[in-house]
Amino acid sequence: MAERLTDRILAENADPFAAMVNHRFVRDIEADRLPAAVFDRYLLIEGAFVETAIAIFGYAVAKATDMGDRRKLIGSLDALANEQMPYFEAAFARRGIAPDPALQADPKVAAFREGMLAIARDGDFGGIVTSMFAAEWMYWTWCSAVASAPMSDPMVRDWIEMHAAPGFAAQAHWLRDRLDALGETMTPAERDAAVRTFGHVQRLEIDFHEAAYPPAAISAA
Ligand SMILES: Cc1ncc(C[n+]2csc(CCO)c2C)c(N)n1
Repeated sequence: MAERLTDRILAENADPFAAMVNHRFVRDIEADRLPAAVFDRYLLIEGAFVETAIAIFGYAVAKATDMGDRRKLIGSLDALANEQMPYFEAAFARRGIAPDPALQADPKVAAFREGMLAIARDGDFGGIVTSMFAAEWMYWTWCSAVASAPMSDPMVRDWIEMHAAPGFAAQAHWLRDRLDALGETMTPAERDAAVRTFGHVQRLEIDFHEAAYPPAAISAA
């Protein structure tokens, strides 16, 4: 039997994937020492990313040719707009934080937003599934790995539990299975491109999570 495309993708991107799932953001959550100010910044950039994800899934619905894919993606869109967005609206109110345009303009945050959007806008359906697989498989991997650690901030705990939960695991596995099926009819060049896209997304994710840390103050001393 031919090699599954996602087995190859994960094997050839083992380094950037490991770098992301071992990011200091992950390590700080696992050790229950993530500064509240970092999680506040994270929620602000992450909430904005959910809006970007709505646009990405919109492109995917438009570019899909299979009605089963379209139904699944429309379900994800509904969850993003009607479950995820309210989570952020409530989180901002509870923590007394508000969207900050300067933070969204941070080059690392902008690179992630624009890079993910470019794949969806300029790429084909397989490219979009690859980028969503990259983002969701990575989240499911690290969140399920740290889910048993004690977390003092209930909002951090909720966030991790959401991405270790069976529903999110099922969505990540759906993307993996869908990409393997698409891979069977891809040309070798398209499969190579999928391998590169996955690595590109991990690198964008690493910078995105770095941007949650406030820049170090420059000491005059
Ligand atoms: C920065 C960042 N990267 C990946 C995910 C994982 N994730 C969870 S829901 C979703 C999109 C819709 O399914 C994605 C990509 C995230 N939350 N934030």
